[in-house]
Amino acid sequence: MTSTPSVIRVTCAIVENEGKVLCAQRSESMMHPLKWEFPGGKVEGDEDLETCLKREIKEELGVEIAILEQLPSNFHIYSNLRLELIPFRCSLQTFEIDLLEHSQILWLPINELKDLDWAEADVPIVDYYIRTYK
Ligand SMILES: Nc1nc2c([nH]c(=O)n2[C@H]2C[C@H](O)[C@@H](COP(=O)(O)OP(=O)(O)OP(=O)(O)O)O2)c(=O)[nH]1
Repeated sequence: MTSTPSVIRVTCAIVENEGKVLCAQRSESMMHPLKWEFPGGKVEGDEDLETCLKREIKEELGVEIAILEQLPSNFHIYSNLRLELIPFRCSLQTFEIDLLEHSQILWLPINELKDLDWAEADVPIVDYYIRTYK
């Protein structure tokens, strides 16, 4: 008998600044190496989604964010990992970004987002964001 893995909840930040969006490339040592994503990470214990996202962004980029709006989740399965990816539109409250986990970041205008090689779970979120905010 095979057991169904539980769903991991992951928050991610679509950070907007001066008409551009922050895109982050996963490092070679992470799962999904060199794929592009929105920074964020797994919800721990009973923390709420916004607390999780602010904590992860501080850990990964060293900045404070303001959360503007939650967007629809995307449910995705990577082999044995079931994921709910939960995006939020955000703005920066502090501006000195440190690359603490990612290999690079890019600030892209919305019409260039599709040029990147996104992690599979992000593709529907990128499409939704482009459709809704272009
Ligand atoms: N943060 C983030 N994770 C994503 C995105 N798209 C996507 O498929 N993922 C996947 C990659 C991982 O399987 C999972 C989150 O892992 P993570 O490594 O970023 O989370 P974390 O910081 O909490 O990880 P860790 O403490 O276990 O190292 O979600 C995305 O846009 N942002």
